[in-house]
Amino acid sequence: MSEYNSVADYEAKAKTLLESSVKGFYQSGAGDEQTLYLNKQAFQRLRIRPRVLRDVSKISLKNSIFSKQVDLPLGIAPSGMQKVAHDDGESGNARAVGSFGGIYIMSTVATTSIEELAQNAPNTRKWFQLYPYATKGISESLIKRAENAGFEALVITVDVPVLGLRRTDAKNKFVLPKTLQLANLVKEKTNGLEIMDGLSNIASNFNAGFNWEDVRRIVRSTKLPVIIKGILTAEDAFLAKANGCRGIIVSNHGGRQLDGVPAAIEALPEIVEAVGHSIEVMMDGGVSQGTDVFRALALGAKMVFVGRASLWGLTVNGQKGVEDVFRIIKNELEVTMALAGCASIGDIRPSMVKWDSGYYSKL
Ligand SMILES: Cc1cc2nc3c(=O)[nH]c(=O)nc-3n(C[C@H](O)[C@H](O)[C@H](O)COP(=O)(O)O)c2cc1C
Ligand SMILES: CCCCCCC(=O)C(=O)O
Repeated sequence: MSEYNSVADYEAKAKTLLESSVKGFYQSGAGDEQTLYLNKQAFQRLRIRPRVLRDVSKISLKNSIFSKQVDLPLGIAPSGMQKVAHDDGESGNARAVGSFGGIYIMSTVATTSIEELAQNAPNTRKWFQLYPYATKGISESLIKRAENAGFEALVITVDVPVLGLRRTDAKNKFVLPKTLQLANLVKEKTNGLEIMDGLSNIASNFNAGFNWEDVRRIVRSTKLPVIIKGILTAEDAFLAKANGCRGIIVSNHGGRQLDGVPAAIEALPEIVEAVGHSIEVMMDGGVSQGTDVFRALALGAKMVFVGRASLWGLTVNGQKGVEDVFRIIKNELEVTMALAGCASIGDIRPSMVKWDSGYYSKL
């Protein structure tokens, strides 16, 4: 029996291993951390309504995204600087999720380059996350490099026009260790400030003027499907669709940007209602167990992504730790589906969950 049988076990162990400013960088949120807290707490308020006496002798986790099959509707959200957790870094994380047939989203601010990752994790389905850069040509170059390296989609993160109010990182003066680099940017002509490595210096290269017209321009210029990450309202979901995006990741950046916004799982229903299944709606934020994945799928997400959960596994045991985290969540999802009467992902319907308020409203 392993020492770890939940993501919480990995989280607890990882926090004993990480140097304190890195631990702060991983675990903290913006402002008072209200949204960070809500991301997890809201899942508890969404009750599962199980059905019984259905044949659950065989459980299938297969789903499709952009008309291609995925073996598991769970992937890894982009997170920067993964070699800070463990030398296996982005490559180990990507290989781990790939071994389960899930999707890996690589961050712009990775410590491994696009080209290296493509070489190190050839069998994993990979999407590239773009932070739009202010200096002309950088975003275009990153997109071309991702296309050439076989990445299958472009994820534009839109909730960081400026860095959120990250008190913990400011207090700890979190910086990228000198032995590591932002590998994708080495070849690009940035303002050079990121060599000072503080988060606000890194973010000072981003384009705070980026808007829907820029999104349209990118949609027209790339052959990759474009996904917008960081949408929390029906209004913006409509705009994403109207501007040619093929997917949305409902996300509040793990509570790290605007504090006070809803939990991602709370925002998901209005977005699914707004765009239906005309584009792919996915989510991340606060997911750490199979019951969370089940709830998000029930509310209409096609894929669910974990951020911190994979970082805890990576910290404890590199690629093997992430594989174990995925094994745990996958098993939890299978058991949840069986106990709720769902043999396939398609059986997980909106009627299988209900907000706690629905149980008290008639009292
Ligand atoms: C340490 C860390 C670094 C992150 N870096 C990025 C990034 O580079 N790009 C991005 O779009 N989101 C980034 N995120 C946000 C994640 O993609 C994701 O939205 C969030 O972690 C989901 O919440 P969870 O950690 O509760 O699963 C980061 C999150 C963490 C915890
Ligand atoms: C926004 C400047 C880089 C921050 C590092 C990655 C990130 O997005 C995060 O949430 O942290």
